[in-house]
Amino acid sequence: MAIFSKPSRLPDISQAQRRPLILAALVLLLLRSRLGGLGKEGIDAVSSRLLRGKGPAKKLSAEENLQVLQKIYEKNGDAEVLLVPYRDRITKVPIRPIPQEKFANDKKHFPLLPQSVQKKPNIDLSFLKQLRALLLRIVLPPPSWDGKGRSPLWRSREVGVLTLHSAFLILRTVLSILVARLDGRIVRDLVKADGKGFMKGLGLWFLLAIPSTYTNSMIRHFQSILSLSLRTRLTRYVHDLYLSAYPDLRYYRVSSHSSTAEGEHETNHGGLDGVEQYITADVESWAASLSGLYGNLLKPSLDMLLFTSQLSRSLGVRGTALLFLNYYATVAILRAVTPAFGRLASVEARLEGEYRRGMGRVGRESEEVAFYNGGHREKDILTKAYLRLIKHVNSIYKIRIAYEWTEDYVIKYLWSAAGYALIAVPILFTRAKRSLGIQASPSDEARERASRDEAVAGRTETYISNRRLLLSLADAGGRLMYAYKDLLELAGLTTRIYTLVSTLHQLPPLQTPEIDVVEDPEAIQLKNVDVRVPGGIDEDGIQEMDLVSGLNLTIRPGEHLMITGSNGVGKSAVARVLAGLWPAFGEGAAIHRPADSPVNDDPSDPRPRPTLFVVPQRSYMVTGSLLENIIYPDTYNDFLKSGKTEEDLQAILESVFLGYLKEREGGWLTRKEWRDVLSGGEKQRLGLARVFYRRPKFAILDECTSAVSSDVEGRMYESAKALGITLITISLRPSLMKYHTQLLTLNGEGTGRWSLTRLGTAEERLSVGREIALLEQKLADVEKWEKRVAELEHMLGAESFEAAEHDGDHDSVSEVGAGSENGSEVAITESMLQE
Ligand SMILES: Nc1ncnc2c1ncn2[C@@H]1O[C@H](COP(=O)(O)OP(=O)(O)OP(=O)(O)O)[C@@H](O)[C@H]1O
Repeated sequence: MAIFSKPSRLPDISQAQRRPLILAALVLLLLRSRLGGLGKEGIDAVSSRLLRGKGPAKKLSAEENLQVLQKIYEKNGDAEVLLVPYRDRITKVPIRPIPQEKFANDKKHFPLLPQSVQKKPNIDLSFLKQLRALLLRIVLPPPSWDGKGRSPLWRSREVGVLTLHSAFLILRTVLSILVARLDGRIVRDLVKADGKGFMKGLGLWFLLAIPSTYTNSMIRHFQSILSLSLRTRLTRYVHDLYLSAYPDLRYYRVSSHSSTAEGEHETNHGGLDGVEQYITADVESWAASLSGLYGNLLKPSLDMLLFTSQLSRSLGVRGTALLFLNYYATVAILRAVTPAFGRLASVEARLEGEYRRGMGRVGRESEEVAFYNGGHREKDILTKAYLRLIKHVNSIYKIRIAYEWTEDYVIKYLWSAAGYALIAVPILFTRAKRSLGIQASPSDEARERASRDEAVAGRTETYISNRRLLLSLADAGGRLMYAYKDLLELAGLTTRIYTLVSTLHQLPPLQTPEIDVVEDPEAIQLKNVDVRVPGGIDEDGIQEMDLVSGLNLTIRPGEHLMITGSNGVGKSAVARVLAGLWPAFGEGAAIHRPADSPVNDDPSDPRPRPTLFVVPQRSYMVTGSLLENIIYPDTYNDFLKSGKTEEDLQAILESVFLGYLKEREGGWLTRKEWRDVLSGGEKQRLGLARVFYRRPKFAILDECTSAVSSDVEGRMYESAKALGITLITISLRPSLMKYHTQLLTLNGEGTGRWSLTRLGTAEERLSVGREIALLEQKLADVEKWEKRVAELEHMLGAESFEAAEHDGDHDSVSEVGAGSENGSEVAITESMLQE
């Protein structure tokens, strides 16, 4: 019984294949017209349309470029058009912020992963769910897609690119089969010594080469476009989610450490390390890996399918079954030797991030490091981070040796050998069968010879075509196996991206209950607020003590508050609660913050008046021009709309004693690395200039004048008060007390005690110079008094004379927190000063 069926003769290419060839040529022509030309321009046009939705922009002069750099955005309906300078041109990128409802809908599709899955990504159900969520919620659907068919998925640009990419991948496989057949036909004609047929075959060969090579480059091109497109979609989504406004402030809270318990997530902070690595490098790698993998999976799968179907025509049922057995054996062997590439890729990305972050830190803090001459120390730290990275990468390489060796052996040699065997058996078998056949009669000899020649030519054609198909099959198999490794790596990256998105989604908004009955709606009020580090736990996993306990505070407009206390006691922490960066803890804790006023007190300024503006302890300089640094966080467009002029800005700079800056730095539009260019005091004064520009109702000044001389500081305080800004100053400088009407003293030492002192009216208040002089004088008298007491004791012979050394009235203390003794301490100082 025949094991293999007789090889069937392949149909003549000129008849059977003419139609697909014409079809392929037509598809190409169609695509060519769709793409606006096959050359670079056509591709550029597609790229630019995909990336910016418009054609190439006109060239700009240096001056125009500078103007655009200032503007950043243009308004276009409800969408904003981002102006991106690129090679003396401005590309306009329409930005439609993702609606909040979409984020609210998406939240349930991104539940947090357990720590065990985050650490050991694999190709399993969880991976498929993560990939599905990322693809169907973020990167594939059109922005308006709601999953209910109102805006179908296929209308998205990414699905369009994917379709074109897939079309070229299919075309490529079809062309490969045609090439294999043509190859067989050319050799057949050669064996038959058919010169005409041979020349015709050669002509077809060159013709077929055109779509084949073009298809190859288009596959690569669409893969890159797809990768870029996926990256852009994901980046935009993550940007919108990450750089969220109050009450989310995800960029502020996502990195903070919160919990050590496995799988447990603190309600207010994310605990995601190295978030910049996730958003930049990981998103890019994920997009590249996914688009590459699509091609690497689809094409070899198609190849396998079509080549197998082609081969099965000549191999018969049993041959095909053996072919599948071969596939199965290969997969089983390779699965057994495949290391956990997913986990390895995820660890590599994390280590890469640590090294990059370290490098970034040295770049940012280079001056501080240089002052300490700390290069050698930084080198140790960075080298350690680098060595950890390359040790890991090296171990991957070592692990790969065994895997790749097995893979090469199985794919290249075993498959090829199996292929030869599969081809050889039917040929040998057919010949053997033929040799066993009945002898031909002498009269038929000529016909017999001719038919034998024909059979040899046919067998040669079958052999050459099948051999090519089998080699391509081996190649496709190899690619599929490589794709398995890529798939594992994609699983690692997917888990990282999913972790990023889910952590961002699951951060609950910062919310503190509003006070029920507010005495003064225009006042900031805190009721029973405990201030503590969110998620702060010590080594034993126990909640850390409150920095401040049960804080009750009312700051009315015009009642300037100063917050003081020793270092690390929690002054800035109170500011964070006031500004809403940290939640207010404690039983019955509630806060009232007045709403922004719709109108500004300056009639020429149409902007609403913000309630609160904070100048933080560390000066922050934004990338951009001098002007942008003063108006931060407003944009240049906001500035234009505000009706303010450059003269107004100059006046603001004068009021913070920086009037010389514009001249010195070469104009408002000068762009510099302001962090390095300005001195510490200048940066602090620029911070105050922002307060004057925005004119908030309340301004929290967190030790933001520590590097400014006292006289300048005083004048700036007076100017701020004159603008109707209520100051909340955090400072250790007693000299600032005179500008305030309330004093909040934090006592710390783990007790959470605080005291609030009314500093009295202007007449009652003493100047700080006098306060200090008085105190010093009184301290100097102490020795004198002691001597006098001793004299009196001696004179009267009295036993003990514990006279009340200090006895002050408590009128000045309006409210005292947990530690009443601290209240009396402040009161004593007051009474002594009044004496
Ligand atoms: N994000 C954080 N994570 C952990 N601990 C924090 C965090 N922020 C502040 N702390 C801790 O909370 C305490 C209070 O910090 P805060 O910045 O309020 O101090 P401060 O009173 O303003 O000090 P200084 O006068 O030195 O500025 C400190 O012990 C600090 O270490």
